[in-house]
Amino acid sequence: MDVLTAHKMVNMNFYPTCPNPDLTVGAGRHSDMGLLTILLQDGISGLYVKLEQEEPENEGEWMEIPPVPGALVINVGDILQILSNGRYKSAEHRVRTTSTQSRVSIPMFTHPQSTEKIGPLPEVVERDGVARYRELIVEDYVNYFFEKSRKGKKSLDFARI
Ligand SMILES: O=C(O)CCC(=O)C(=O)O
Ligand SMILES: [Fe+2]
Repeated sequence: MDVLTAHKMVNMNFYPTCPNPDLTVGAGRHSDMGLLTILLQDGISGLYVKLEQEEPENEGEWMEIPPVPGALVINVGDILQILSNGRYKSAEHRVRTTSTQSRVSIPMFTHPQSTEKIGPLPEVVERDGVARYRELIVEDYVNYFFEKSRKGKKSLDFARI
Protein backbone atom coordinates (compact mmCIF):
# COMPACT_ATOMS: atom_id res chain seq x y z
CA MET A 1 0.00 0.00 0.00
CA ASP A 2 1.73 3.19 -1.12
CA VAL A 3 -0.90 5.82 -1.66
CA LEU A 4 -4.58 5.42 -0.91
CA THR A 5 -7.04 6.96 -3.32
CA ALA A 6 -10.08 8.16 -1.41
CA HIS A 7 -13.42 7.59 -3.10
CA LYS A 8 -16.42 9.59 -2.09
CA MET A 9 -20.08 8.75 -1.81
CA VAL A 10 -22.79 11.22 -0.92
CA ASN A 11 -26.00 9.99 0.74
CA MET A 12 -29.14 11.83 1.60
CA ASN A 13 -31.10 10.74 4.66
CA PHE A 14 -34.68 11.72 5.37
CA TYR A 15 -36.18 10.97 8.77
CA PRO A 16 -39.93 11.56 8.79
CA THR A 17 -41.69 12.53 12.00
CA CYS A 18 -42.74 9.58 14.15
CA PRO A 19 -45.69 9.72 16.53
CA ASN A 20 -43.73 7.77 19.13
CA PRO A 21 -39.97 8.30 18.69
CA ASP A 22 -39.15 5.90 21.52
CA LEU A 23 -40.51 3.05 19.41
CA THR A 24 -38.64 3.93 16.23
CA VAL A 25 -35.05 3.74 15.12
CA GLY A 26 -33.94 6.67 12.97
CA ALA A 27 -30.49 5.23 12.37
CA GLY A 28 -29.39 2.40 14.67
CA ARG A 29 -26.07 2.56 16.46
CA HIS A 30 -23.19 2.09 14.07
CA SER A 31 -19.84 3.45 13.01
CA ASP A 32 -19.18 4.51 9.44
CA MET A 33 -17.02 2.14 7.48
CA GLY A 34 -14.53 4.32 5.71
CA LEU A 35 -11.90 6.96 6.41
CA LEU A 36 -13.70 10.18 7.31
CA THR A 37 -17.36 11.13 6.98
CA ILE A 38 -18.24 14.76 6.40
CA LEU A 39 -21.79 15.28 7.58
CA LEU A 40 -24.16 18.17 6.98
CA GLN A 41 -27.16 18.23 9.31
CA ASP A 42 -30.17 20.47 8.86
CA GLY A 43 -31.37 22.53 11.83
CA ILE A 44 -33.07 19.61 13.58
CA SER A 45 -31.10 17.75 16.23
CA GLY A 46 -31.19 13.98 16.57
CA LEU A 47 -27.59 12.84 16.11
CA TYR A 48 -25.92 11.24 19.13
CA VAL A 49 -22.33 10.01 19.51
CA LYS A 50 -21.25 7.42 22.04
CA LEU A 51 -18.62 8.66 24.44
CA GLU A 52 -15.32 6.82 24.51
CA GLN A 53 -15.44 3.64 26.52
CA GLU A 54 -11.92 4.00 27.93
CA GLU A 55 -13.37 6.37 30.46
CA PRO A 56 -15.40 3.97 32.63
CA GLU A 57 -17.58 6.70 34.08
CA ASN A 58 -18.80 7.47 30.57
CA GLU A 59 -19.64 3.89 29.64
CA GLY A 60 -22.86 3.78 27.71
CA GLU A 61 -23.39 7.52 27.58
CA TRP A 62 -24.62 9.18 24.42
CA MET A 63 -23.89 12.80 23.68
CA GLU A 64 -26.13 14.86 21.49
CA ILE A 65 -24.40 16.65 18.62
CA PRO A 66 -26.56 19.73 18.13
CA PRO A 67 -26.59 21.25 14.66
CA VAL A 68 -24.48 24.40 14.40
CA PRO A 69 -25.39 26.63 11.44
CA GLY A 70 -22.65 26.51 8.83
CA ALA A 71 -20.76 23.70 10.59
CA LEU A 72 -20.01 20.19 9.37
CA VAL A 73 -19.60 17.12 11.58
CA ILE A 74 -16.49 15.06 10.82
CA ASN A 75 -16.65 11.41 11.88
CA VAL A 76 -13.75 8.96 11.94
CA GLY A 77 -14.61 5.67 10.21
CA ASP A 78 -13.49 2.07 10.85
CA ILE A 79 -10.88 1.99 8.10
CA LEU A 80 -9.12 5.02 9.55
CA GLN A 81 -9.13 3.23 12.90
CA ILE A 82 -7.44 0.24 11.23
CA LEU A 83 -4.88 2.37 9.34
CA SER A 84 -3.96 4.27 12.51
CA ASN A 85 -3.66 1.00 14.49
CA GLY A 86 -6.42 2.19 16.80
CA ARG A 87 -5.09 5.68 17.55
CA TYR A 88 -8.07 7.29 15.84
CA LYS A 89 -11.27 5.61 17.00
CA SER A 90 -14.28 5.39 14.73
CA ALA A 91 -17.24 7.24 16.18
CA GLU A 92 -20.24 5.13 17.17
CA HIS A 93 -23.37 7.13 16.52
CA ARG A 94 -27.13 6.88 16.07
CA VAL A 95 -30.01 9.11 15.06
CA ARG A 96 -33.28 9.60 16.93
CA THR A 97 -36.43 10.85 15.30
CA THR A 98 -38.89 13.34 16.76
CA SER A 99 -42.67 13.49 16.74
CA THR A 100 -42.78 17.08 15.57
CA GLN A 101 -40.08 17.72 12.99
CA SER A 102 -38.74 15.67 10.12
CA ARG A 103 -35.02 15.81 9.55
CA VAL A 104 -32.60 15.68 6.62
CA SER A 105 -28.89 14.96 6.71
CA ILE A 106 -26.28 14.64 3.98
CA PRO A 107 -23.18 12.59 4.77
CA MET A 108 -20.25 12.32 2.40
CA PHE A 109 -18.39 9.08 3.03
CA THR A 110 -14.78 8.62 1.94
CA HIS A 111 -13.17 5.21 1.60
CA PRO A 112 -10.27 3.55 -0.25
CA GLN A 113 -10.86 1.68 -3.49
CA SER A 114 -12.41 -1.75 -2.92
CA THR A 115 -9.42 -3.64 -4.36
CA GLU A 116 -6.96 -1.91 -2.04
CA LYS A 117 -5.13 -3.91 0.61
CA ILE A 118 -5.11 -2.05 3.90
CA GLY A 119 -3.77 -2.57 7.37
CA PRO A 120 -2.15 -0.56 10.13
CA LEU A 121 0.46 1.77 8.62
CA PRO A 122 4.00 0.37 9.13
CA GLU A 123 5.26 3.56 10.80
CA VAL A 124 2.49 3.38 13.36
CA VAL A 125 3.02 -0.34 14.03
CA GLU A 126 6.72 0.32 14.56
CA ARG A 127 5.93 3.05 17.06
CA ASP A 128 3.31 0.98 18.87
CA GLY A 129 5.37 -2.22 18.82
CA VAL A 130 2.29 -4.24 17.89
CA ALA A 131 -0.19 -4.50 15.02
CA ARG A 132 -3.72 -4.48 16.42
CA TYR A 133 -5.41 -5.19 13.08
CA ARG A 134 -4.58 -7.56 10.26
CA GLU A 135 -4.17 -6.75 6.61
CA LEU A 136 -7.32 -7.07 4.56
CA ILE A 137 -8.84 -6.18 1.23
CA VAL A 138 -11.25 -3.27 1.50
CA GLU A 139 -13.95 -5.17 -0.40
CA ASP A 140 -13.92 -8.01 2.17
CA TYR A 141 -14.42 -5.51 4.96
CA VAL A 142 -17.25 -3.83 3.06
CA ASN A 143 -18.99 -7.17 2.52
CA TYR A 144 -18.62 -8.17 6.16
CA PHE A 145 -19.83 -4.75 7.28
CA PHE A 146 -23.05 -5.01 5.30
CA GLU A 147 -23.68 -8.75 5.79
CA LYS A 148 -23.56 -8.72 9.57
CA SER A 149 -26.30 -7.00 11.40
CA ARG A 150 -24.18 -4.26 12.86
CA LYS A 151 -24.22 -3.82 16.59
CA GLY A 152 -22.36 -0.64 17.28
CA LYS A 153 -18.76 -1.24 16.28
CA LYS A 154 -18.89 -5.06 16.11
CA SER A 155 -17.82 -5.04 12.47
CA LEU A 156 -14.26 -4.10 13.52
CA ASP A 157 -13.87 -7.57 15.05
CA PHE A 158 -13.30 -8.73 11.48
CA ALA A 159 -10.00 -6.87 11.40
CA ARG A 160 -8.87 -7.29 14.99
CA ILE A 161 -5.90 -9.56 15.71
O1 LIG B 1 -28.37 11.61 9.97
C1 LIG B 1 -27.28 11.76 10.52
O2 LIG B 1 -27.00 12.77 11.17
C2 LIG B 1 -26.24 10.67 10.45
C3 LIG B 1 -26.49 9.66 9.36
C4 LIG B 1 -25.53 8.53 9.44
O3 LIG B 1 -25.01 8.20 10.47
C5 LIG B 1 -25.17 7.78 8.21
O4 LIG B 1 -25.78 8.01 7.16
O5 LIG B 1 -24.25 6.96 8.29
FE1 LIG C 1 -23.28 7.04 10.13
